[in-house]
Amino acid sequence: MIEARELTKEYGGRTAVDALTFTARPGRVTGFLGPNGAGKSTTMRLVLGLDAPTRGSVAVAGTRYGRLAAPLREVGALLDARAVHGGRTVRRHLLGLARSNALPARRVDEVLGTVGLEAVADRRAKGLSLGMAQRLGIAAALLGDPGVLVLDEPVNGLDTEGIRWIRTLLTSLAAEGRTVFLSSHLMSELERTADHLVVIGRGRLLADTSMAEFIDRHSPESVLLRVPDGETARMRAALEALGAVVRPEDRGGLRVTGASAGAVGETARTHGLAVHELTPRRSSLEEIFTAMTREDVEYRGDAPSGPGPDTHTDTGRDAYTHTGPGPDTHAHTGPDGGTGTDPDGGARARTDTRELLT
Ligand SMILES: Nc1ncnc2c1ncn2[C@@H]1O[C@H](COP(=O)(O)OP(=O)(O)OP(=O)(O)O)[C@@H](O)[C@H]1O
Repeated sequence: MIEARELTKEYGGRTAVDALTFTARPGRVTGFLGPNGAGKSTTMRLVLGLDAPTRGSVAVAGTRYGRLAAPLREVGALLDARAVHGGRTVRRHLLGLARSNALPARRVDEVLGTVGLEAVADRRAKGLSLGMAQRLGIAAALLGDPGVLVLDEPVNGLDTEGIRWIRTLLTSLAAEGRTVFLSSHLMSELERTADHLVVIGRGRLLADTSMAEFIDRHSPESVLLRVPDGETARMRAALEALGAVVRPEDRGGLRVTGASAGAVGETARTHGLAVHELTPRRSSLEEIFTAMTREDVEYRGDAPSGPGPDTHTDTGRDAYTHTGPGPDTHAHTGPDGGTGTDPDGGARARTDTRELLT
């Protein structure tokens, strides 16, 4: 369980996390969503005791992270897959972690099997692809067989097979009763994987709800309707007479809101009109999230962004600039929990990560 209560973090005069209260419970995958700069990484660092809150608190596995007697056995984390000593082999990296946390060496082989890295166990970390590095980060997070997992963008860099693999892994880890807390910019993937959502914008809580409820509550029911070309105008008029809103879809057909699929079908029958397609449709997580956080996007590109399934909130990724106060002191944290400060500025590292997002 992760329990944040009025969790607040200020950097200089700037509030990165603003009185956040939420709970990530065992037995489910909780997706952590927010536009760039919303405060997700900061929140995760606070959860992992890598930063101290200005106000409020966050408990993980029942206490403050710093008070955990054997942290790796309680909480596994992946914040930055590349924060691994490049000269070490995959196996030696994991063995080092196991030793320093008094974990049996056999766990190394077990987690290598879980993440499918046995074949590259003797390869140096710097030679790993991003997808492999993500798997190594997940292996490290799983090493202590923890009840809580905190994963920042674990899907980043994985191919289709890898994405499917991680979906199955996270779902089964939650089914075993673990708390899985993850951020991802891949909305469609998060929609399939997460049972619960915590959404933030500019550090503030926007939603803490089940995925199903979130989509139900924010998605007006609509219907995609296709009728023969010559009957479009009559159909439209009949539906508008019922009070429905009808607009043409970009890819052909009509989008009807304010009338159920049943009512649309009945209307067609009453007027003797043919129907070629009648599909009830809910908004996707991405569409809802885009609309909800439009005001909260800290970094935005110049490209116009309209609603629709192809729109991605993360419009700022190509134009990402660090505007935080003073020199950048972003902590880069590896799966071993070690932190370092990027002397070059976190902005560059973060831009690189953004470029890898799809
Ligand atoms: N160490 C720091 N010093 C100063 N400002 C910081 C620091 N860490 C984060 N910030 C600022 O806090 C805000 C939240 O940043 P954070 O990295 O937590 O957002 P995020 O939601 O993880 O964003 P992204 O999706 O781009 O990774 C931003 O305005 C950021 O510039």
